[in-house]
Amino acid sequence: MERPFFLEEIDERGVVHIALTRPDKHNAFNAELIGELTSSLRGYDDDARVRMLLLTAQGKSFSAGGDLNWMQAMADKSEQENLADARALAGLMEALDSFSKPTMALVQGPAIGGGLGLVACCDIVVASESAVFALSEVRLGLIPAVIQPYVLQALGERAVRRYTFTAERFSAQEAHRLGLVHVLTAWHDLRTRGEELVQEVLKGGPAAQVEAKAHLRSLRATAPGESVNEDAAKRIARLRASPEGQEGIAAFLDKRKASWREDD
Ligand SMILES: C/C=C/C(=O)SCCNC(=O)CCNC(=O)[C@H](O)C(C)(C)COP(=O)(O)OP(=O)(O)OC[C@H]1O[C@@H](n2cnc3c(N)ncnc32)[C@H](O)[C@@H]1OP(=O)(O)O
Repeated sequence: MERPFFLEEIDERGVVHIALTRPDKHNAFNAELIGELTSSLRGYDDDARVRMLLLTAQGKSFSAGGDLNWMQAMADKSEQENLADARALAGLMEALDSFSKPTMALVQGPAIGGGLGLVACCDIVVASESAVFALSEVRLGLIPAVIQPYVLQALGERAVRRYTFTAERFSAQEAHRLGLVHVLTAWHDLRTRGEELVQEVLKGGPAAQVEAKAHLRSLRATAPGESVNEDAAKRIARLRASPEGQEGIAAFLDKRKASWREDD
Protein backbone atom coordinates (compact mmCIF):
# COMPACT_ATOMS: atom_id res chain seq x y z
CA MET A 1 0.00 0.00 0.00
CA GLU A 2 1.24 3.51 -0.76
CA ARG A 3 2.11 5.43 2.38
CA PRO A 4 2.65 9.14 1.75
CA PHE A 5 4.49 9.89 5.00
CA PHE A 6 6.48 6.76 5.76
CA LEU A 7 8.07 3.76 4.13
CA GLU A 8 7.61 0.24 5.43
CA GLU A 9 9.35 -2.95 4.52
CA ILE A 10 9.84 -6.33 6.13
CA ASP A 11 13.19 -7.99 5.39
CA GLU A 12 13.98 -11.69 5.09
CA ARG A 13 15.01 -11.80 8.77
CA GLY A 14 11.61 -10.54 9.91
CA VAL A 15 12.85 -7.04 10.72
CA VAL A 16 10.20 -4.43 9.93
CA HIS A 17 11.82 -1.19 8.77
CA ILE A 18 9.64 1.87 9.18
CA ALA A 19 11.11 5.17 8.00
CA LEU A 20 9.38 8.52 8.45
CA THR A 21 9.55 10.23 5.07
CA ARG A 22 8.26 13.75 5.59
CA PRO A 23 11.60 15.56 5.82
CA ASP A 24 10.29 18.85 4.42
CA LYS A 25 8.08 19.06 7.55
CA HIS A 26 10.75 17.62 9.84
CA ASN A 27 8.67 14.42 9.99
CA ALA A 28 5.93 16.18 11.96
CA PHE A 29 2.88 13.99 12.23
CA ASN A 30 -0.60 14.90 11.07
CA ALA A 31 -3.86 12.92 11.27
CA GLU A 32 -3.10 10.85 8.17
CA LEU A 33 0.36 9.84 9.34
CA ILE A 34 -0.93 9.01 12.82
CA GLY A 35 -3.79 6.87 11.51
CA GLU A 36 -1.76 4.96 8.94
CA LEU A 37 1.26 4.42 11.15
CA THR A 38 -0.91 3.15 14.00
CA SER A 39 -2.71 0.64 11.81
CA SER A 40 0.56 -0.42 10.25
CA LEU A 41 2.12 -1.03 13.67
CA ARG A 42 -0.87 -3.05 14.79
CA GLY A 43 -0.79 -5.10 11.59
CA TYR A 44 2.91 -5.93 11.97
CA ASP A 45 2.44 -6.77 15.61
CA ASP A 46 -0.04 -9.46 14.57
CA ASP A 47 2.22 -10.75 11.78
CA ALA A 48 3.96 -14.00 12.77
CA ARG A 49 6.89 -13.29 10.40
CA VAL A 50 7.92 -10.22 12.38
CA ARG A 51 10.85 -10.52 14.84
CA MET A 52 11.46 -6.83 15.56
CA LEU A 53 10.83 -3.28 14.44
CA LEU A 54 13.37 -0.64 13.41
CA LEU A 55 12.18 2.98 13.34
CA THR A 56 14.19 5.56 11.42
CA ALA A 57 13.57 8.94 9.83
CA GLN A 58 14.69 10.67 6.67
CA GLY A 59 16.20 14.14 6.54
CA LYS A 60 17.67 16.46 9.11
CA SER A 61 15.19 15.81 11.95
CA PHE A 62 13.94 12.59 13.47
CA SER A 63 10.58 14.21 14.17
CA ALA A 64 9.30 17.67 15.11
CA GLY A 65 6.31 16.04 16.85
CA GLY A 66 2.72 16.99 16.16
CA ASP A 67 2.20 18.99 12.97
CA LEU A 68 1.41 22.46 14.24
CA ASN A 69 -0.62 23.38 11.16
CA TRP A 70 -2.81 20.39 11.88
CA MET A 71 -3.07 21.36 15.55
CA GLN A 72 -3.89 24.94 14.62
CA ALA A 73 -6.82 23.70 12.54
CA MET A 74 -8.30 22.01 15.61
CA ALA A 75 -9.73 25.33 16.79
CA ASP A 76 -12.20 25.12 13.90
CA LYS A 77 -13.22 21.50 14.53
CA SER A 78 -15.99 20.30 16.80
CA GLU A 79 -15.06 19.27 20.33
CA GLN A 80 -15.78 15.67 19.38
CA GLU A 81 -13.54 15.75 16.29
CA ASN A 82 -10.76 17.39 18.26
CA LEU A 83 -11.03 14.78 21.01
CA ALA A 84 -11.15 11.87 18.56
CA ASP A 85 -8.04 13.22 16.95
CA ALA A 86 -6.21 13.54 20.28
CA ARG A 87 -7.22 9.97 21.12
CA ALA A 88 -5.67 8.86 17.84
CA LEU A 89 -2.35 10.42 18.90
CA ALA A 90 -2.55 8.52 22.21
CA GLY A 91 -3.29 5.39 20.15
CA LEU A 92 -0.10 5.81 18.10
CA MET A 93 2.08 6.00 21.21
CA GLU A 94 0.27 3.05 22.73
CA ALA A 95 0.66 0.96 19.54
CA LEU A 96 4.42 1.58 19.49
CA ASP A 97 4.95 1.16 23.23
CA SER A 98 2.89 -2.02 23.37
CA PHE A 99 4.39 -3.55 20.19
CA SER A 100 4.92 -7.05 21.50
CA LYS A 101 8.31 -7.65 19.83
CA PRO A 102 11.51 -5.63 20.36
CA THR A 103 11.60 -2.14 18.87
CA MET A 104 14.59 0.08 18.12
CA ALA A 105 14.86 3.74 17.08
CA LEU A 106 17.79 5.26 15.21
CA VAL A 107 17.72 8.96 16.00
CA GLN A 108 19.74 11.02 13.54
CA GLY A 109 18.50 14.51 14.47
CA PRO A 110 16.08 16.53 16.62
CA ALA A 111 13.27 14.58 18.30
CA ILE A 112 10.91 17.16 19.73
CA GLY A 113 7.57 16.84 21.58
CA GLY A 114 5.74 13.85 20.13
CA GLY A 115 8.97 12.96 18.29
CA LEU A 116 10.62 12.43 21.66
CA GLY A 117 7.53 10.42 22.63
CA LEU A 118 8.09 8.02 19.74
CA VAL A 119 11.71 7.54 20.81
CA ALA A 120 10.71 6.93 24.43
CA CYS A 121 8.26 4.24 23.29
CA CYS A 122 11.06 2.17 21.72
CA ASP A 123 12.95 -0.53 23.62
CA ILE A 124 16.41 0.33 22.31
CA VAL A 125 17.58 3.76 21.20
CA VAL A 126 20.70 4.54 19.20
CA ALA A 127 21.29 8.24 18.65
CA SER A 128 23.66 10.43 16.76
CA GLU A 129 25.85 12.62 18.97
CA SER A 130 24.29 15.61 17.21
CA ALA A 131 20.66 14.68 18.00
CA VAL A 132 18.75 16.96 20.36
CA PHE A 133 15.58 16.42 22.34
CA ALA A 134 12.92 18.65 23.92
CA LEU A 135 9.58 18.60 25.61
CA SER A 136 8.73 21.86 23.87
CA GLU A 137 4.99 21.79 24.44
CA VAL A 138 4.54 24.46 27.12
CA ARG A 139 6.28 26.99 24.86
CA LEU A 140 3.38 26.35 22.50
CA GLY A 141 0.73 26.62 25.22
CA LEU A 142 0.35 22.82 25.07
CA ILE A 143 1.36 19.93 27.31
CA PRO A 144 3.27 16.70 26.76
CA ALA A 145 0.22 14.68 27.73
CA VAL A 146 -0.07 11.43 25.76
CA ILE A 147 3.71 11.00 25.65
CA GLN A 148 4.25 11.71 29.34
CA PRO A 149 3.98 8.12 30.68
CA TYR A 150 6.63 6.94 28.22
CA VAL A 151 8.89 9.92 28.74
CA LEU A 152 8.61 9.55 32.51
CA GLN A 153 9.68 5.95 32.16
CA ALA A 154 12.61 6.78 29.93
CA LEU A 155 13.97 9.96 31.54
CA GLY A 156 12.85 9.75 35.15
CA GLU A 157 10.55 12.13 36.95
CA ARG A 158 13.14 14.70 38.06
CA ALA A 159 14.37 15.27 34.53
CA VAL A 160 10.83 15.32 33.15
CA ARG A 161 9.81 17.97 35.67
CA ARG A 162 12.69 20.19 34.59
CA TYR A 163 12.30 19.70 30.86
CA THR A 164 8.49 19.95 30.93
CA PHE A 165 8.57 23.38 32.54
CA THR A 166 11.66 24.89 30.93
CA ALA A 167 11.12 23.21 27.54
CA GLU A 168 14.91 23.49 27.09
CA ARG A 169 16.50 21.46 24.36
CA PHE A 170 18.81 18.81 25.77
CA SER A 171 21.67 17.09 24.06
CA ALA A 172 22.08 13.47 23.02
CA GLN A 173 24.80 13.23 25.69
CA GLU A 174 22.28 14.32 28.35
CA ALA A 175 19.69 11.89 26.94
CA HIS A 176 22.31 9.17 27.18
CA ARG A 177 23.17 10.11 30.77
CA LEU A 178 19.47 10.03 31.70
CA GLY A 179 18.94 6.62 30.07
CA LEU A 180 16.72 7.52 27.10
CA VAL A 181 19.55 6.79 24.67
CA HIS A 182 21.42 3.51 25.02
CA VAL A 183 24.11 4.01 22.40
CA LEU A 184 25.62 7.30 21.24
CA THR A 185 27.42 7.28 17.97
CA ALA A 186 28.80 9.55 15.29
CA TRP A 187 26.10 10.48 12.77
CA HIS A 188 27.75 8.52 9.95
CA ASP A 189 27.97 5.36 12.11
CA LEU A 190 24.31 5.37 13.16
CA ARG A 191 23.14 2.71 10.70
CA THR A 192 26.13 0.45 11.35
CA ARG A 193 25.73 0.61 15.13
CA GLY A 194 21.99 0.04 14.72
CA GLU A 195 22.56 -3.00 12.52
CA GLU A 196 25.03 -4.44 15.06
CA LEU A 197 22.34 -4.23 17.73
CA VAL A 198 19.69 -5.68 15.39
CA GLN A 199 21.95 -8.70 14.96
CA GLU A 200 22.29 -9.06 18.73
CA VAL A 201 18.49 -8.95 19.16
CA LEU A 202 18.01 -11.55 16.41
CA LYS A 203 20.25 -13.99 18.32
CA GLY A 204 17.58 -14.22 21.04
CA GLY A 205 14.58 -16.55 21.18
CA PRO A 206 11.58 -14.77 19.63
CA ALA A 207 9.01 -16.20 22.04
CA ALA A 208 11.28 -15.40 25.00
CA GLN A 209 11.59 -11.80 23.81
CA VAL A 210 7.83 -11.44 23.51
CA GLU A 211 7.34 -12.89 26.99
CA ALA A 212 10.13 -10.75 28.43
CA LYS A 213 8.54 -7.63 26.99
CA ALA A 214 5.08 -8.52 28.28
CA HIS A 215 6.58 -9.21 31.70
CA LEU A 216 8.48 -5.91 31.75
CA ARG A 217 5.29 -4.05 30.88
CA SER A 218 3.41 -5.79 33.65
CA LEU A 219 6.03 -4.58 36.15
CA ARG A 220 5.90 -0.96 35.07
CA ALA A 221 4.51 1.55 37.52
CA THR A 222 3.60 4.11 34.86
CA ALA A 223 2.11 2.00 32.08
CA PRO A 224 -0.77 4.15 30.89
CA GLY A 225 -4.19 2.63 31.29
CA GLU A 226 -7.20 3.60 29.22
CA SER A 227 -8.24 6.26 31.72
CA VAL A 228 -4.77 7.88 31.66
CA ASN A 229 -4.82 8.04 27.87
CA GLU A 230 -8.35 9.40 27.85
CA ASP A 231 -7.42 12.06 30.38
CA ALA A 232 -4.35 13.00 28.32
CA ALA A 233 -6.38 13.21 25.11
CA LYS A 234 -8.92 15.49 26.80
CA ARG A 235 -6.20 17.80 28.10
CA ILE A 236 -4.55 18.07 24.69
CA ALA A 237 -7.83 18.60 22.88
CA ARG A 238 -8.85 21.34 25.33
CA LEU A 239 -5.54 23.16 25.31
CA ARG A 240 -4.86 23.17 21.60
CA ALA A 241 -8.25 24.68 20.81
CA SER A 242 -7.90 27.24 23.63
CA PRO A 243 -6.74 30.86 23.07
CA GLU A 244 -3.43 30.05 24.81
CA GLY A 245 -2.75 26.99 22.66
CA GLN A 246 -3.73 28.78 19.49
CA GLU A 247 -1.47 31.72 20.39
CA GLY A 248 1.47 29.42 21.14
CA ILE A 249 1.07 27.49 17.89
CA ALA A 250 0.59 30.65 15.81
CA ALA A 251 3.65 32.27 17.42
CA PHE A 252 5.83 29.26 16.52
CA LEU A 253 4.59 29.19 12.94
CA ASP A 254 4.99 32.99 12.64
CA LYS A 255 8.48 32.77 14.22
CA ARG A 256 7.66 35.26 16.97
CA LYS A 257 7.54 35.26 20.76
CA ALA A 258 4.21 34.08 22.16
CA SER A 259 2.16 36.66 24.00
CA TRP A 260 0.62 34.91 27.00
CA ARG A 261 -0.72 38.00 28.73
CA GLU A 262 -1.85 41.42 27.57
CA ASP A 263 1.39 43.03 28.75
CA ASP A 264 3.70 40.41 27.17
C1 LIG B 1 1.35 15.47 21.71
C2 LIG B 1 2.35 16.01 20.80
C3 LIG B 1 2.55 17.36 20.83
C4 LIG B 1 3.61 17.93 20.02
O1 LIG B 1 4.42 17.24 19.43
S1 LIG B 1 3.61 19.62 19.96
C5 LIG B 1 4.77 20.00 18.73
C6 LIG B 1 6.17 19.93 19.23
N1 LIG B 1 7.00 20.51 18.18
C7 LIG B 1 7.62 21.70 18.28
O2 LIG B 1 7.70 22.34 19.32
C8 LIG B 1 8.27 22.23 17.06
C9 LIG B 1 9.53 21.50 16.81
N2 LIG B 1 10.32 22.10 15.76
C10 LIG B 1 11.55 22.52 16.03
O3 LIG B 1 12.00 22.56 17.16
C11 LIG B 1 12.40 22.89 14.87
O4 LIG B 1 11.59 23.27 13.80
C12 LIG B 1 13.34 21.75 14.42
C13 LIG B 1 14.39 21.49 15.53
C14 LIG B 1 12.60 20.46 14.11
C15 LIG B 1 14.08 22.20 13.15
O5 LIG B 1 14.70 23.44 13.39
P1 LIG B 1 15.24 24.29 12.14
O6 LIG B 1 16.07 23.45 11.28
O7 LIG B 1 15.86 25.55 12.74
O8 LIG B 1 13.97 24.65 11.28
P2 LIG B 1 12.79 25.71 11.61
O9 LIG B 1 13.13 27.01 10.96
O10 LIG B 1 12.48 25.74 13.08
O11 LIG B 1 11.56 25.00 10.89
C16 LIG B 1 11.57 24.78 9.48
C17 LIG B 1 10.16 24.71 8.99
O12 LIG B 1 9.52 23.58 9.58
C18 LIG B 1 8.32 24.02 10.23
N3 LIG B 1 8.05 23.17 11.37
C19 LIG B 1 8.93 22.77 12.32
N4 LIG B 1 8.33 22.00 13.22
C20 LIG B 1 7.03 21.90 12.82
C21 LIG B 1 5.90 21.24 13.34
N5 LIG B 1 5.96 20.51 14.47
N6 LIG B 1 4.74 21.36 12.68
C22 LIG B 1 4.65 22.08 11.55
N7 LIG B 1 5.70 22.73 11.00
C23 LIG B 1 6.86 22.64 11.65
C24 LIG B 1 8.61 25.47 10.63
O13 LIG B 1 7.42 26.19 10.87
C25 LIG B 1 9.36 25.95 9.44
O14 LIG B 1 8.42 26.22 8.41
P3 LIG B 1 8.74 27.32 7.27
O15 LIG B 1 9.90 26.81 6.49
O16 LIG B 1 7.47 27.39 6.47
O17 LIG B 1 9.05 28.60 7.97
